[in-house]
Amino acid sequence: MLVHVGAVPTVVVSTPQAAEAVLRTHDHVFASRPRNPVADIIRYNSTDIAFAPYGDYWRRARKVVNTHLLSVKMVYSKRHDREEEVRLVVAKIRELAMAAPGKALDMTELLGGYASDFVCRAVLGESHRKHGRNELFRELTEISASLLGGFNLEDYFPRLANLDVFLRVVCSKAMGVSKRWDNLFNELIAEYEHGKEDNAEDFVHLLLSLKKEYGLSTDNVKAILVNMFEAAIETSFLVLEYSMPYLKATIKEAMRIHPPAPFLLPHFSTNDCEINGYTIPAGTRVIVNAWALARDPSHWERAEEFYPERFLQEGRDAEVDMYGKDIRFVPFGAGRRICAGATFAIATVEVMLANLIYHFDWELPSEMEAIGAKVDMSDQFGMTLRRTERLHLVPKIYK
Ligand code: HEM
Repeated sequence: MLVHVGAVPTVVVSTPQAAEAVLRTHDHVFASRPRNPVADIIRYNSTDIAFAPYGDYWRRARKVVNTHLLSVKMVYSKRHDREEEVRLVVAKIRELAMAAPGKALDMTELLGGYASDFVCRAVLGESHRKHGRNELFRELTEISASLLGGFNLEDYFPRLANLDVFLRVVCSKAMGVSKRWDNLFNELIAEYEHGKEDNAEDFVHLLLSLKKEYGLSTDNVKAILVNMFEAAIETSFLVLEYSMPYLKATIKEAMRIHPPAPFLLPHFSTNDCEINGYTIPAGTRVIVNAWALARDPSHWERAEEFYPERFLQEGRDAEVDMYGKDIRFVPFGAGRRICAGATFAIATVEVMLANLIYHFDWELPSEMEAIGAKVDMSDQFGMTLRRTERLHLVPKIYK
């Protein structure tokens, strides 16, 4: 489907055949990103990974992340840190449950805090709780994500870019947050240079020590770090919030019904390309509607139902892959711009979910039980898909 959003022609892809063409067959043509003025400001001229145009710089940045930061080996080596962060949350829930039995907890806050604390620990190493840095990173990540995900006039009416009003209203917020990110990174880099924090396994240390080898500037390193925070914190905890109370199949089903990035990130074509008999000219923005693909009733039985057993029983869905091989189900995207942190994300989600189920029985708040109310599972669309209502549940400690 071709839609004209303001001045920008945008192709929206919602069928498996067209998604296959865009994300796999002609992946190289659609592997770029449209320019995003907010990313230019808060991602150091879009030199992170997610917003970098397809080309030599993106290849180098993606390689350093795939090889050193988010490799399977690295994700595994963070096991101890992950488990310790989970233990802290479990202990906190236990303490709250004992202090006020029957009181509902704000799971949105607790799970969001876990995702943020663990990512801070992976990225910053031991210094993450110092000076309340984890709180600060969480706040900055939330502001940046809302700016990037918000409707941007300039994205759709590019000629407005020079108008004072645009510069004042849209950019001043982005500039403010960018300055705060930059001050934080300068502090971290100064610590690294003075050798105060000697933990070579965290992302800041790894990136700074590899920057020469990969031809990255200090600003490039900062851009990649912002990307790590936003990509990891904004997504993993959304899955956690949605998937209680089941496990592996449940995580998959939660990602099918509530994909954290429902439209992936926008792709951008660099050559003309023929798809399903239509010529898509170079320079077209393409949105892949992963949400629609995963709920298409002609490709899924009981498409609208939360039914994790579909991934367990024998049948065509039992072996469904969620890492880009089955085009009906691409919560992490597919092809060369596929999510770089999928293994990291699933490891983060699984260990927490397993512990929440192992240690506690979960109930609805009594006022909801009394009127037979159910958890509100409706979604709020944006760059990430969020719950409309925060999740409140009551933990019961197993005797
Ligand atoms: C459940 C959690 C997550 C989901 C559902 C998710 C999903 C996605 C999606 C849909 C894309 C865009 C793919 C495309 O445009 O075709 C993406 C890109 C990306 N993600 Fe994730 N992500 C998650 C967690 C993470 C984590 C934990 C990290 C890092 C620690 C991460 C790092 C990235 C990066 C760097 C990119 C940009 C890739 C590129 O443009 O080359 N993601 N992610």
